[in-house]
Amino acid sequence: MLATMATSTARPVFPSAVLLIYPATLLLGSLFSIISPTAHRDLSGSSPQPASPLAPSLAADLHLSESPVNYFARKNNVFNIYFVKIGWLWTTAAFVSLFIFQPIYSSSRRESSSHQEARFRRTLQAILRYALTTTVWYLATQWFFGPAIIDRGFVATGGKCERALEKAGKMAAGQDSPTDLETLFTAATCKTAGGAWTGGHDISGHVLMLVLATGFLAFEAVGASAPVCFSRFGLTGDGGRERKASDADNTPAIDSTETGGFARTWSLRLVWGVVGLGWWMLFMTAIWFHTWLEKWTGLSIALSAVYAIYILPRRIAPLREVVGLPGV
Ligand SMILES: CCCCCCCC/C=C\CCCCCCCC(=O)SCCNC(=O)CCNC(=O)[C@H](O)C(C)(C)COP(=O)(O)O
Ligand SMILES: Nc1ncnc2c1ncn2[C@@H]1O[C@H](COP(=O)(O)O)[C@@H](OP(=O)(O)O)[C@H]1O
Repeated sequence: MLATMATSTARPVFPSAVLLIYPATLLLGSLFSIISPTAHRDLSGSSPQPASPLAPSLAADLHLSESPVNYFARKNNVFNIYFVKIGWLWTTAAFVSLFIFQPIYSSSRRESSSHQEARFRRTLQAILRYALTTTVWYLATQWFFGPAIIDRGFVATGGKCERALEKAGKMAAGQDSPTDLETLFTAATCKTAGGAWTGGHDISGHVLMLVLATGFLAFEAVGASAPVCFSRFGLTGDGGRERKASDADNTPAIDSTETGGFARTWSLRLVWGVVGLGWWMLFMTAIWFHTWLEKWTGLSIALSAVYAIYILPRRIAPLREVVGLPGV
């Protein structure tokens, strides 16, 4: 649904229908993996792979031979290692750059105390949205009172670390301690120990993190740069009229100095660069890795979080009071 309607306190500028881009990307990727001759060539590679993309996968990757033809089908591709694997660091850096360089958060203009108050509130709410998004990422992929939600889900659905069984055998024979065994109950520790994380429903951490990070950054960037867009394009319609009517009071002056403009532009480029590359890597995951279901569960968790943090507050005033709306 298009959510461009505005209320006096909420002025959404990003239609919620834009979120459909994510399921569309997964669909397109899955379709590509079915019809692409390259994907099929990989599929017919020497190593045995799960036959159906609907079946639980071994180590979560589909279509892959020992050395995949497509560069992006390799786990050690440079974008996976230096971008996705430290994706929250990039997300945090991009968000911080918005914070430092977008005038909506950091105006050098002298302001009345009510404007200062509004800016302070806007800043706190942006930090809160970051904290909420980070918490979802952290609990789902890093830690949830022990192993992360993804890992717990995997074990709960029958997954295990192959090496863990070996260890259990050794433990029973008194050759290993229980602490060693516990360390094999997360995907990361299992793989590090040379084990195979296999058998259960392995929600795609890549899909989850990439959707969450790109959704978060896109909403924040559109919000932070909205005053610039509105003044530059002279937007008309309800949202535009309302924005213009209150611009004089609420919109921070755009820093017209060359340095301010340069930094502002580059912070937005950084954010949209991270969003663009994030979308591309999501597309690659959709083509080369995981089963359908594992990708869709990752997507559902991330989209639910983005929806709750960015779309629901448009309709629910008490929620909007707390988390705010980007750019308002
Ligand atoms: C009710 C209790 C609430 C407790 C809530 C705790 C909330 C904690 C909140 C914040 C924790 C601190 C987080 C600070 C983040 C800022 C600094 C960083 O950016 S962290 C360092 C960078 N690390 C990453 O970016 C890792 C990203 N990678 C992944 O998440 C995974 O590799 C993957 C999910 C992308 C894939 O996983 P894989 O196992 O398949 O490779
Ligand atoms: N776009 C991508 N590019 C490269 N590797 C990817 C990828 N998407 C997923 N993978 C790899 O597929 C495995 C499962 O990912 P996830 O569960 O996070 O979606 C991970 O392997 P490793 O854990 O062996 O690195 C991950 O690195």
